[in-house]
Amino acid sequence: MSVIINNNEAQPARAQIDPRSYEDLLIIAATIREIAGDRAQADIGIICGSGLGGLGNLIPGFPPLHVPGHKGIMLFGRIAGHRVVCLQGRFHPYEYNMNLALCALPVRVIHQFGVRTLLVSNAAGGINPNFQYGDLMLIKDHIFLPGLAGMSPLVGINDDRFGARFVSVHDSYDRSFRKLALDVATNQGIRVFEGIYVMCGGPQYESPAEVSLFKTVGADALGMSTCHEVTVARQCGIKVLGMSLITNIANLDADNSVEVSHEEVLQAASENGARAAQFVKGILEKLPLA
Ligand SMILES: O=P(O)(O)O[C@H]1O[C@H](CO)[C@@H](O)[C@H]1O
Ligand SMILES: Nc1nc2[nH]cnc2c(=O)[nH]1
Repeated sequence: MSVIINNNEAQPARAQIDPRSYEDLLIIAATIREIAGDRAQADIGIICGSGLGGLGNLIPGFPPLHVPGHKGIMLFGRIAGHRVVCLQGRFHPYEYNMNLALCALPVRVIHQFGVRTLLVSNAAGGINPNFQYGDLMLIKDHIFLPGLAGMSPLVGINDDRFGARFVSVHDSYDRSFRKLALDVATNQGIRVFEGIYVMCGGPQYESPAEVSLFKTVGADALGMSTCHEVTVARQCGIKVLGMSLITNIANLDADNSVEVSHEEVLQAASENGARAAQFVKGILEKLPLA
């Protein structure tokens, strides 16, 4: 039986959360446990990208979603025997004044519930010329622009209970998970590539000159999320599999009027979300149980 915690329901006025306070983290986890009880336990966390909330439908007992986008729901249940917590929606830094520690807090929360494997997804613009609309890209590595610019979620006084002060991110996207996922893609006969994801600050999409810049440095896809979550996951010791759904092809030519919109992104996610969900299910079926 799955449990649903809806962050969109009317909330009473509450004190500001300090995302760098370990005590606040414990309070948030305790509040969720009050609602979900013993069911607030999971080995695997899933973060759904824009329009990819349907991944939550993999958990039996959850009603189908009809509105694409970000739902703000935390859902506990089982998929392929794994205890899973699924975050249907995420906090984007551009929504929260680039407070990346706040936006990555859900990762620390699910770590409290036992999560040691994170499957993170996003909608992204394709730069790699081989990519087509609707392709899936396993994230092999990332360029975390806000993090490089001093906005890492790990900036500030570090409470060692969160993990190390200095975190190595050389192997953020677990190699064995990527190999397993590529095998699943081959078995399912779907187009899946590996590539480098760039997190920009957004919320504006990139100019053609910016897209060209990222192409030059070897990036394959562009988005406005994920890297802050993965950085915090690595600090917690969580292993990560990341994937991007290519919802649009980023425009490299200022004389070519290709306009990208969030509606297009959501449309692409709704057209391709079922395949992405089957892919995730296939991966979970192959992952050994904790
Ligand atoms: O990364 P997700 O949450 O999939 O969302 C992506 O889609 C939105 C832009 O259309 C941006 O928020 C970008 O990051
Ligand atoms: N930054 C960025 N985010 C996206 N999310 C979906 N498509 C895009 C894109 O082209 N650029």
